Amino acid sequence: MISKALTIAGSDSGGGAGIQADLKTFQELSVYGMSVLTAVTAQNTLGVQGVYPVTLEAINQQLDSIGLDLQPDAVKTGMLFNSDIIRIVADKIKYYGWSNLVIDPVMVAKGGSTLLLQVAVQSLISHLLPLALVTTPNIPEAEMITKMTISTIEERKKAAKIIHGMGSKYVVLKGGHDTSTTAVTDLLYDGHEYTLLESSRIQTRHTHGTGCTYSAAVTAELAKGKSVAEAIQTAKAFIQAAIEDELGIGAGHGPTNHFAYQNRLRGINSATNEQ
Ligand SMILES: Nc1ncnc2c1ncn2[C@@H]1O[C@H](COP(=O)(O)OP(=O)(O)O)[C@@H](O)[C@H]1O
Ligand SMILES: Cc1ncc(COP(=O)(O)O)c(N)n1
Repeated sequence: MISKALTIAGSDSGGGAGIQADLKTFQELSVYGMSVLTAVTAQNTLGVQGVYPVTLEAINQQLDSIGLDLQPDAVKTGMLFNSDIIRIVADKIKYYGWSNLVIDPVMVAKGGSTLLLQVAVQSLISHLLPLALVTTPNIPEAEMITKMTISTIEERKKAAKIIHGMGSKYVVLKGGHDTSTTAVTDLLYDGHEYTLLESSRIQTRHTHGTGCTYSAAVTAELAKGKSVAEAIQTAKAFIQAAIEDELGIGAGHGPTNHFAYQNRLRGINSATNEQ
């Protein structure tokens, strides 16, 4: 039977981040994708032009529609926007027993727009992090959650440990925002050991949706029954290929290439999408 994954997140009309990035990633990793929409954004590669939260009633109903018929093998959350949304999402996750849970604590879009109200950060900490199997903050998100300043690897380790202490069984503190080195280093903490996942930094402005795509790849692999360590390794390869084989779409920060990982496995040229 096919594995099924659910994303609970916002829509990006530009198709590079949010629900769209998640579903494309699920599909590329051969997992059946489902979605619960929390907000509609009017968005393109130049920025976010509008944010329209979905009503709580509509979110609740979508969660029940999935929970009562299509039990997902793994679930991820992305943009949740406010405390009320966080609370009902957390309640339903508990109610349906969705324990294979990846929390991408989306807060601010690359262009600076707010995707989670600052007053809702505490709700995320109190209601969602205790349910998480894996949490995938970037550096600014980890700073908001821990109220620390993070510049060194030691500070990253300390922050990952604090987030683990908030209830997330695994923490991946992503290193994309540290532009001080030629490498990009993600840090994994499982409560016992720290593992550094390093790759070369790709010089590009087309990184819109990297975090969404990465956490969706982790979720897809977990849905297939892979271990957290395996899922994280595949996700890193998926995002590295997606950034490297850039599509060059839009006048601003363009999307990553969701075809790239499979194209490489199938020997398809990513520039033309042909063999
Ligand atoms: N320029 C880059 N080159 C290679 N990998 C990158 C680059 N930017 C981000 N990544 C990777 O993409 C993923 C998302 O990273 P990050 O940018 O930190 O998160 P977010 O998109 O949530 O801000 C991480 O696995 C990170 O290592
Ligand atoms: C709907 C939605 N969800 C998440 C992101 C974050 O993506 P990024 O940090 O790459 O801008 C986004 N821009 N839009």
